[in-house]
Amino acid sequence: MSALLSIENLETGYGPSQVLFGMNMEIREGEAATLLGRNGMGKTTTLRAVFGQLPAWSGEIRFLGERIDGRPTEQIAQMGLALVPEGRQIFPNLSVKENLLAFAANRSGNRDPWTLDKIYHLFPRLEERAQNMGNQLSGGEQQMLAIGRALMTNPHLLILDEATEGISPLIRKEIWRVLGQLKQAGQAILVIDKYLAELMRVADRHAFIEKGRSPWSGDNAALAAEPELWERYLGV
Ligand SMILES: Nc1ncnc2c1ncn2[C@@H]1O[C@H](COP(=O)(O)OP(=O)(O)OP(=O)(O)O)[C@@H](O)[C@H]1O
Repeated sequence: MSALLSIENLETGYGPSQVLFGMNMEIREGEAATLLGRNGMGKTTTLRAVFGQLPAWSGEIRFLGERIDGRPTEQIAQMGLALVPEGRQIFPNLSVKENLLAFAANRSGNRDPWTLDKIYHLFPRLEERAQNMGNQLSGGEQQMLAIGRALMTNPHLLILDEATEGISPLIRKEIWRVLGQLKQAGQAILVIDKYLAELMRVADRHAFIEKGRSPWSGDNAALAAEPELWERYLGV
């Protein structure tokens, strides 16, 4: 399988403060991957660089084989990279349905593209809430909407930052179910979250990030075989 997204020797930061010191990672087509690390290690910063929200100081970021570092965010999104950001950023004054329709596009040339009905089938709660405004939703409902909205772009790669942060256990379960279902259907996913057991159920491959570098990456079996890694890099 070819690399969908690859990050090589990425260095970046904020003003004078360097956060990434040669970050490497790769996600292949059809694969679900994780980026694991304690707070403040550079996960969100890595995503900001991937989405062109932060300039790469050095290194390379490739998506679908093309260099994307230095490109504007909008162009990167148009190529079929979708982010469910920390904080969700849904439109508060649009209804659930309008939020979903505002993003409809077929950026990956999907032969069987996502529709409103399919999103409602995936998350029945969103259909019940279809006419509610974004700001009337619970955090968990907003997260379902943010995922649905990202899917409406038919992305090659779906990226979730803090996928289930601050969400009730019931809806968290629902989100893991959906991510598992999407992965089964061949959707490439990169997920950041702190629930290791759920991540290991959903994802095939994992990378740790520690102080802006990636000291380890490997598959589920390798991660399961080395619980000392969990303690070293996650403190669990
Ligand atoms: N806008 C910013 N300006 C300056 N420093 C920042 C900014 N955003 C993050 N940082 C710093 O960059 C470092 C990495 O933060 P980042 O958000 O990438 O971590 P993270 O691994 O995603 O952790 P978290 O789970 O806490 O978000 C931290 O030291 C943080 O304080």
